[in-house]
Amino acid sequence: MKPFIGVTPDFNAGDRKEWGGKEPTYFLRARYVRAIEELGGIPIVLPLASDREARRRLFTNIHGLLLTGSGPDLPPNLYGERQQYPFALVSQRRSTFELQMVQMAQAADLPVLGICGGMQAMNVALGGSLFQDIASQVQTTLKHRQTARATRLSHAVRITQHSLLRRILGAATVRVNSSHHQSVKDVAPSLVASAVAPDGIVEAIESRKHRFFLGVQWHPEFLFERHRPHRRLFEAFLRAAQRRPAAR
Ligand SMILES: N[C@@H](CCC(=O)NCCCC(=O)O)C(=O)O
Repeated sequence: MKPFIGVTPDFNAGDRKEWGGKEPTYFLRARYVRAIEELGGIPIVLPLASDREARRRLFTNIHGLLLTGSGPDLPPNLYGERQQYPFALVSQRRSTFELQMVQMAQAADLPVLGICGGMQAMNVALGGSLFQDIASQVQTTLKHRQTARATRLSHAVRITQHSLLRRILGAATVRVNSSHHQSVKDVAPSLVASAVAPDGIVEAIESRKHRFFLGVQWHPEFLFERHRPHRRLFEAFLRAAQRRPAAR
């Protein structure tokens, strides 16, 4: 039976120029939904419920959780820092919802796939931190914000031996796209880094104690149709979600 996959949208609280401007608006790139649909899941776009009981009921009715990307950044106070650079921040509605869903998912061994900002949310939710701005804080010449379309590959990442990601992709390195200016700084205590870029920037994190708890810094939803390794990532996630017991 096809698994229900909760997909987190982005949310403009009415304080942005784009995405609905002053009108509070949910929005979500259709590629996230298409990848789940085409590879055998049923995507459920989640309302970013502020009510705890509503979150619990949403949680018990999904078989997997897909945390999507986000142009704006997670508020640095969520990982104990003062904001040092003038970048837009994710709405509190989204960050609160995602961090609580991640914590519930880890406790219940719900399969989770985080993409880009979604991976960063996983790390922060479990006590890790971020580089607030790679260009300002990390000595690197590697461009992590590619100018080419996200359907184009940008750089290689090296994948840790014996990791879930290595088992899924079946390779020691894979080429990825790249659309981020932040990255994982301190990996959360319960997670490990399972891929790094040539400059040492963390490109994937995962739990060794869960069936499928994996975040990637790149955007496989732009790549899965033409690049087999990125298709395998979604396929493995959906297989793990299929094995999730139905809601109690
Ligand atoms: N703001 C963070 C996360 C970057 C990210 O998720 N980018 C995706 C952009 C939105 C989209 O195209 O889905 C960072 O910059 O590191």
